[in-house]
Amino acid sequence: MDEILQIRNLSVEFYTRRGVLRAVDSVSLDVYKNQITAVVGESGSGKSTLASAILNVVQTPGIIVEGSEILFEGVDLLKLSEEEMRKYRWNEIAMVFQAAQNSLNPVVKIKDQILETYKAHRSATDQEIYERASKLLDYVRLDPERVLKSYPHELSGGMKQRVIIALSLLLNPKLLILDEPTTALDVITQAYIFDILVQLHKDTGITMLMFTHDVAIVAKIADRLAVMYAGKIVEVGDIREIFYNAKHPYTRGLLNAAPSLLDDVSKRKAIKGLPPDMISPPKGCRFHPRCSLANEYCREYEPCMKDLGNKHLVACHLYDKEALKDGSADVN
Ligand SMILES: Nc1ncnc2c1ncn2[C@@H]1O[C@H](COP(=O)(O)OP(=O)(O)OP(=O)(O)O)[C@@H](O)[C@H]1O
Repeated sequence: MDEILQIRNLSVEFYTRRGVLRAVDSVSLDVYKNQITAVVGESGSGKSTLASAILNVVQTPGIIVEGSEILFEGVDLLKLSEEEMRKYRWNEIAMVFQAAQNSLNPVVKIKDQILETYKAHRSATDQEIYERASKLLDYVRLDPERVLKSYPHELSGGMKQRVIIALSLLLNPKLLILDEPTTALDVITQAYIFDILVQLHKDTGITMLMFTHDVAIVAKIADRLAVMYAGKIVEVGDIREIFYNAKHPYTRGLLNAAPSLLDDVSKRKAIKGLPPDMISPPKGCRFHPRCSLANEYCREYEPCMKDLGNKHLVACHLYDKEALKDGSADVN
């Protein structure tokens, strides 16, 4: 299995009036070629910030902290000039942002937006670009003839999102990053779009990195899963390993809370408490105030990632011999 993307020690900070908010804190994550990797976490856990940092487009006033690395096929994207980075955006890595349908220019026809995007990166005749765009629109189950001559307001939210997905594939990228790709769409449309993405992955093998809060969706489509809590990745592993052998109490909580994963609705249990204020996160493990298994060690020391084998990693003192000596409960 080859890594196409290796995120190393990535931190992103926002300087706010209340203080420094570290939205992404020392995150390391491998994304393997031809796989769908999903990052799940509650709102505010840092998913969008992490997604935007990969293409070095963190929103102002966010800053990627010195020492962070984003290796794409071995090249550290954070060391590239703006000009060099442009060769990677769209061409090698394309991103579908949260509620991306709103990013279409309302006063420009879809066909002109497609031409503009293509020509900003590569040269081709209008005819060649329309042919490629038509194939892609057809692929995302839209009528190319109708859509190309439409303005965005003439299309539904789901149609616009499919236009964005087609647009993201225009230059044949190797990696597609999707940040909550179906936010603000109804449940049926969401399912339809995920169906298209799965088909796309089956047909082309394109590597995808998807950020979502929806554990149930992830269960259906991802190969690998990373769980994010309060700016940190707390567990990562192959999807079956995580679903059948989750180790982190937060991961277990997320799985227990996910509605469609359980047959018996009455057994769903929300995780008690709320995520921390990211300007002053708790000392030790950030999850400890919500964790029924937390001990003194968890309250004092931050856990680091431990490799459990089979590419399954967890950051939890319950799997740490030192911490166990201090008398914590064993979760198994
Ligand atoms: N422009 C900004 N200025 C200040 N703080 C920000 C900014 N953008 C994000 N944050 C903070 O960074 C943290 C992570 O936010 P982020 O949007 O990355 O989380 P998320 O998991 O994507 O949540 P959601 O799914 O709700 O978008 C939050 O505490 C948020 O308030």
